[in-house]
Amino acid sequence: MNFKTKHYQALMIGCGKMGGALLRQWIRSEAVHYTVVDPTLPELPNGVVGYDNADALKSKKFDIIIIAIKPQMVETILPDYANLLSEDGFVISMAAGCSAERLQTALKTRAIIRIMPNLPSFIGKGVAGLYASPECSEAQKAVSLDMMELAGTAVKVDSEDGLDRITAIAGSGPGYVFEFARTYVEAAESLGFSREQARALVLGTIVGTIEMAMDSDDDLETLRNNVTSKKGTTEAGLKALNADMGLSQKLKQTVDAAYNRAIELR
Ligand SMILES: NC(=O)C1=CN([C@@H]2O[C@H](COP(=O)(O)OP(=O)(O)OC[C@H]3O[C@@H](n4cnc5c(N)ncnc54)[C@H](O)[C@@H]3O)[C@@H](O)[C@H]2O)C=CC1
Ligand SMILES: O=C(O)[C@@H]1CCC=N1
Repeated sequence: MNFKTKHYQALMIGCGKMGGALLRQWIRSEAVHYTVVDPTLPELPNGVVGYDNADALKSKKFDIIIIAIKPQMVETILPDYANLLSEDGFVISMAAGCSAERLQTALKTRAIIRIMPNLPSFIGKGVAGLYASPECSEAQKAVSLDMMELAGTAVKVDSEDGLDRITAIAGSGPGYVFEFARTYVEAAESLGFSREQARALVLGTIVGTIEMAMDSDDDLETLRNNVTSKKGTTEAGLKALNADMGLSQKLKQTVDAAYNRAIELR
C-alpha cells in the first residue's frame, strides 16, 4: 500500500516556507491529493485547495495530516484537527524538535512520522531525515519515504534523537551555507567588486566546487590540497581561515547550538 496501490487524501496544516517548498515537489505525484489550511491563504500549486481555517472540513476525513506549523503552536492548534484523521490515518510532522509524544497527545493518534526536510527541497534537492514511531505500518513508512524522495534524498533514522541531530546538520544547514555565502560576498565586495559581480563570483565558485566534490571519489582533504600550491595564494588564505582552529571550533559550536535548541523544543 504505497504510492502505486492507493490514493491518499492529505491535509497540510500551515503552508509557509518549508511546507510550501515540499508541496511544490509533492504535487508531482498524483497518488496524494492535498488540502491546505493556513490563515494567510498563501498562493498554492494548481490542484491544491486552500482554506484560511478548518470550519469547512469538519465532516471530512484525511489519510495523512501534515504538520507544517511552528513547534511552539502544536498544543494550541492541533487538537482541533484530531477528528479529521481517518481511523487508519497517520501524521507527518516537520516541526523541528517537537516529539512524537507531543503530537500523539495533541492529535490522539499513535502513528507519527517525523521528518526533517531542508529548504533546497524547493528545487527537488533537499536532504531529509525521517523517523517513524513504532506504531506506523510499513505502508505508512513507504509512502512517507516516497514523498521525501520526490523532494530530494532522505535518510531513515531509528530514534528521535537521530532526527534532532539531522536537524542541526541538514535542516538548519542551508542557513549556515547562506550565511557563509553572504559574508563571502561581503569580502569580495571589500576587494572592489560590485555586489552583482561579487555574488556571481562567489555563488559560481561554491556551486562549481560542490558539484566537483559530489562527482569525485577523492576525500575533501585531497580536493582541498589540489587547489593549494606550496607557498601560494590558497595556502595564505587557508592559514587565515583556520587560524587558532577558529573555523572548526565555530562549526562545532554552530551544530551543537542547533542540536541543543532542538532538544529544548522537544
Ligand atoms: N524553514 C526551514 O528551513 C525549515 C522549517 N522546518 C519546520 O517547518 C515548520 C514551518 O516552518 P517555516 O515554514 O519555516 O515557517 P513559516 O512561518 O514560513 O510557516 C508556518 C506557516 O504556519 C501558518 N500558520 C500559523 N498559524 C496557523 C494556524 N492556526 N493554522 C494553520 N496554519 C497556521 C503561517 O501562516 C505560516 O504560513 C516549523 O515547524 C519548522 O521547524 C523544518 C525544516 C526546515
Ligand atoms: O530554524 C528552525 O527551527 C527550522 C528547523 C530547521 C530549519 N529551520
